[in-house]
Amino acid sequence: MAPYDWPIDTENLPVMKIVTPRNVLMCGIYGMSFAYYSLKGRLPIILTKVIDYLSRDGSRIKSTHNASDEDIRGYIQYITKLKNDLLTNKKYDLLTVDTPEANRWNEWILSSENSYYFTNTWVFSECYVYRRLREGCELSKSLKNFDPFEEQKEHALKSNIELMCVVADKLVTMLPASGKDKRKADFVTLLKICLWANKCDLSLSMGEPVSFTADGNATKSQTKVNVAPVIDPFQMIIDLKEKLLVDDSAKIADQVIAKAENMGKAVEGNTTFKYQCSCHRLATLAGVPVRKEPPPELPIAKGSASSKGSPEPASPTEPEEGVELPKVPCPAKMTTPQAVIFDIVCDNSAYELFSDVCVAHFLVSQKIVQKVRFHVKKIPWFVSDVTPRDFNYLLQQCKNATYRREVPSDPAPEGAAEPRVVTSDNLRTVAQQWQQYIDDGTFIVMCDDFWTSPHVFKDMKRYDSDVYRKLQFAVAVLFKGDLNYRKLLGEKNWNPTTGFETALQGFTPAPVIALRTVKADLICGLPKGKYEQLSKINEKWMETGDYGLIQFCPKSEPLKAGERPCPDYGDTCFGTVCPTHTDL
Ligand SMILES: O=P(O)(O)OC[C@@]1(O)O[C@H](CO)[C@@H](O)[C@@H]1O
Repeated sequence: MAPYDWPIDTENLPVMKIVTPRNVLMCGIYGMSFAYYSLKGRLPIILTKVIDYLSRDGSRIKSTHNASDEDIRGYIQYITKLKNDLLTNKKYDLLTVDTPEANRWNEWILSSENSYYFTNTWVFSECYVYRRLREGCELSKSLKNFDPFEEQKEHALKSNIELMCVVADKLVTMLPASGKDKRKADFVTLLKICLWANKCDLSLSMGEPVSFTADGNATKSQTKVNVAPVIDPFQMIIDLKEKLLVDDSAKIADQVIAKAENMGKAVEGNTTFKYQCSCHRLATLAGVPVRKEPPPELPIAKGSASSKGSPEPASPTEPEEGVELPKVPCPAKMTTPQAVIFDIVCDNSAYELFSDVCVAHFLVSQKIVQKVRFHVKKIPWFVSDVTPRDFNYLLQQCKNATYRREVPSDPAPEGAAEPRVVTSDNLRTVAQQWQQYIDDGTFIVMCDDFWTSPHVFKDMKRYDSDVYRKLQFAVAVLFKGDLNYRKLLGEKNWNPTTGFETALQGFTPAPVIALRTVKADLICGLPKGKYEQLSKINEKWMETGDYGLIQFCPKSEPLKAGERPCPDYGDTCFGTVCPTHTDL
């Protein structure tokens, strides 16, 4: 099979008829690459579908958002121009909304070596398109909360309810305290459930609904008939064993459990609470404006920098006798987290998000960790990526699910067998617990701007040191999906046998776990000869989502006291007493 089967426009675009050379960044100029195909074929189709949706369902969208014809027309025009600019490789337009985040985007655009769709890196251009799609809503009076992919995501969730019932039935057997071996085996199983759930993304299918078939393939949804076999994702793990190209799951289970145990001891033994935070001093050192006013409602510790309104370095002091200051550590100073935390950098909503939450529930209920932070996208992203609203939607749907299906079994040798009944009873039970976890802060959903920036992760420290530092509090960070994988690898077309740690290029805020079904033509960590062997079978094997990777880098940069004030400084912290942090 040819390595590509799309027309390559070398006449009107600065494109060459070659694959991405080794060790260069992926980019639309390589006509025989998935980057070119995505920019020329997939992304314009995704934009066209949003336009179609706005035209087709305009009346409903108008009434939901109290929008006018003008709002809808304006947004359609905006997307149409965006699509044409992309297809004709125009220079990026600057964002015109005036927010700190949009201004930062403009700085990145202005300082990028190349600000054309096909000649900048694929990841920059692709992220830019989704950011612009959002800007179209921000600019409109009434579409500020409009998510063009919301319906697709909701549909994807509803059409996978049975799958979630099956997983929930098994999950409840994994939650009670269990012995070492079972605990490890269950952890490994859930990692694999979580991996294969990444087949269900709506960006690869260009918005078409996706659900599993009995053979473990993700296909466009079909109407369910009652005799359809129950899809068993646990069986899929066995069936897809050969397609799992790197499997570090056992190593992950062992090392995360061991590290979490050690961290738990350190957290328990940590009794050094400071009464006064360092942020004034750090602000001075880092050249960040220093807050002068003390908080009116807080008692001021003697000798505190803020009580003097001075940027002088403050030495930690004990409070005056009789003055009770809350004992909360300053996040900028902390070198031990306040809890054992596991982080998941989420990818797609619906069934994939459900599988992420199952892993989180298992880790908490086995007391391996005390908190799980879910990092999601603040704005609609790559069609099906999770936003806070999608997270909440999953919770509501699962809590209120009333699913029941009787599936006729194959007749037993002695006569008719009992039908299998799939119900949502356990799904509701686990989801109620999830709600509880959200309410009591065991689960935390966060949406920092960095996740919807165009930056690859090796540059995280430079562009968002706060997020990098936040990740350093985790016992491990699990990155889901293909886009996160591209960002982990710095969007570089590595030699496929390059080690995972090398490919991360120093990005080790905490041990890194990557679960990814292969949907773009870059990879690392393959055994020698594997890439060539798979390419002989199908030159486009990397674009199908049929293969999976579970990779692990145990290395992590030790958490030192920060060099800058914590992100709350200047917002709620006056450099005297830190506000309570539940997310560190
Ligand atoms: O990140 P995900 O959901 O696993 O995959 C996203 C994806 O479908 O879209 C990206 C580009 O459009 C590709 O990297 C990948 O093919």
